[in-house]
Amino acid sequence: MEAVVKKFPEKPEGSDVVRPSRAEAEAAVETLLRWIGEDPDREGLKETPKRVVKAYEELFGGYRSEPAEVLGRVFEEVAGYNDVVLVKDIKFHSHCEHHMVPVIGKAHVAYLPDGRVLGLSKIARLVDIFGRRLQTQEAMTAQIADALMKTVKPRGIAVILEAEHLCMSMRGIRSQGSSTFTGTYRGVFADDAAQQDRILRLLGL
Ligand SMILES: Nc1nc2c(ncn2[C@@H]2O[C@H](COP(=O)(O)OP(=O)(O)OP(=O)(O)O)[C@@H](O)[C@H]2O)c(=O)[nH]1
Ligand SMILES: [Zn+2]
Repeated sequence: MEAVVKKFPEKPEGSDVVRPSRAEAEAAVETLLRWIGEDPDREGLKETPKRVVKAYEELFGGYRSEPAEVLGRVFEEVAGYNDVVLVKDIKFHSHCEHHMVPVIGKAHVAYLPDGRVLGLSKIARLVDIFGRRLQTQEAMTAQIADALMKTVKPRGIAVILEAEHLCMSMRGIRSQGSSTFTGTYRGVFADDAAQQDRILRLLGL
């Protein structure tokens, strides 16, 4: 998926934190290499701080994308279709905000249009943007729903995420193979249990 290339924001939203230079970021990686017991000057690691910073630009590129811009193109014409649109199994990679360790999962997004539909790829782009930021799975679920509610203004939204948190399997409790489900429902999906059940049935959940 090609990214909308923009500079990283100089400051996180609502914060006074000043973004360090690239050289400072690379020096921080070098410090961590020394901290784990490595020699950053050995041949194989010489370029590693540069590579890590470059990889971070991509892995955390979600800070450079505006969800509203990505969702900008909404089709006003529904051409006779006014029922549920469900995009399931949108694979995503993210990092938890507690350990910055990968979270690997799938998102399922359903909405009931109200005269406006969205290009299907835009939903996957939205999941990708929030996945490339640090947050909890709960927050990511709510962020996807909020962005869609704001832009598409549908009658209802259901967002369900299932993910494996590697901070639970590679470290800490080292519990293998568990997944976490989160779901949020807005509009008719929040008000009408039958509509909510319909989505869960379509997903086989
Ligand atoms: N609710 C929620 N918790 C998360 C998510 N990602 C990671 N965590 C949890 O965040 C918690 C952080 O707990 P702390 O006790 O502060 O940190 P810790 O000592 O590293 O915790 P352990 O993982 O239990 O070793 C852990 O229980 C993680 O499993 C998430 O998306 N949502
Ligand atoms: Zn974690």
